[in-house]
Amino acid sequence: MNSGIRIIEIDTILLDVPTIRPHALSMVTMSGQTMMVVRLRCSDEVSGLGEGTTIGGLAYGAESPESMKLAIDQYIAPLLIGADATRVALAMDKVNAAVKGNHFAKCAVETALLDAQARRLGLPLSELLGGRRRDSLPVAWTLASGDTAKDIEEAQRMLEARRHRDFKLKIGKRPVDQDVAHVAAIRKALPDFASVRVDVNMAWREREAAHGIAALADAGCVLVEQPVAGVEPLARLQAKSRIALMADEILTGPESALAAASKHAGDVFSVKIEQAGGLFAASKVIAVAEAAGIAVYGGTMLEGPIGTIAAAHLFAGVRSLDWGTELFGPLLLTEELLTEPLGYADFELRVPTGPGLGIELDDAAVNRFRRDRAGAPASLRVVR
Ligand SMILES: O=C(O)C[C@H]1C=CC(=O)O1
Ligand SMILES: [Mn+2]
Repeated sequence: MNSGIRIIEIDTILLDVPTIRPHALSMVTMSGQTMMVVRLRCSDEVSGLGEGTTIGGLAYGAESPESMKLAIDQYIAPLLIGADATRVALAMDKVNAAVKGNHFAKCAVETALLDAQARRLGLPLSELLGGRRRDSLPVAWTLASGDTAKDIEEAQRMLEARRHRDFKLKIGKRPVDQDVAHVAAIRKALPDFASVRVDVNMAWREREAAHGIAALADAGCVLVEQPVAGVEPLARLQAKSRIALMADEILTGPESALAAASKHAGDVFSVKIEQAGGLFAASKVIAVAEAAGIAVYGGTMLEGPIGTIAAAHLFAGVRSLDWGTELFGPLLLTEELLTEPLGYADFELRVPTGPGLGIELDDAAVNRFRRDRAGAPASLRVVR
């Protein structure tokens, strides 16, 4: 049966917002974040929001905000205009049949469709994704100023404000022993109830990873994320590691999750809605992890508020989130983009309870940061 409710417009814009400090990863140092925002409008006057965001242009993955916008404007939107807005899975089948890859762009569109459909039904998105098990999520913070003393001071401020007590350190750029010393100094400076984890973003070779992981375990680090590239090396390292390893970059959807799970490439999977190809695909990654006895962690692509809250609605329903989440992306931005700020308190993020995503964009803020605004500096055309 056709609902008669059609998708009538899919608009994409790029928002460039500075970060509160440089964010140094093994492959890039960010000074701003670009969010590709999707605004979808339907014939019943219901609309939906979606977001596609990555890290450092093309430094993290194969899609940039600009390529996501182009994929949607040129290829995905024309397929969907006129389609039944209430059949989200069918709409995405149509997209998947005609467009290969482009997981981040697809995630943004699927999120907007789901936001609209949940608003239409008057339900929080979490209810459409299977129902929630929790109303708030533990949120880790990433220390990545590039300076040990500054990182310690930042962690102490987060602890005092009761905003974060789990800290992920970005390492892999410096020699292993220097990185281990950096982690050990931070671990030593923080109270026992705080946890210290690291993300290497695949920067190590297997041999140095074996040495690095053992030294990190000695230093009190409890989790090492994606120390190397590839399923087999990660599985071999996990087999001989005293502490948990977490897969991230190798998880690009349910099929890759199955390949990683069958080799036990990590005790933990970082689930990212964009990397997986959308909320439906990410829930399948979660199902694979659960079936394999692998823990689920709520990962981020440092999205702004829309992508962050979309992921929060999914993670609200996960059976067990032993390692919590890292849904702090909006806190890395200098600007508030919502009419009502997100609820970060007591080390957790509250999952909104209103219909759909349960958030509204502040149009004035959008107009201040959209790349195509009159008078925007030409330097913004260069990917940061
Ligand atoms: O996990 C990543 O690789 C990306 C990201 C998540 C937190 C952060 O600081 O960077
Ligand atoms: Mn990672």
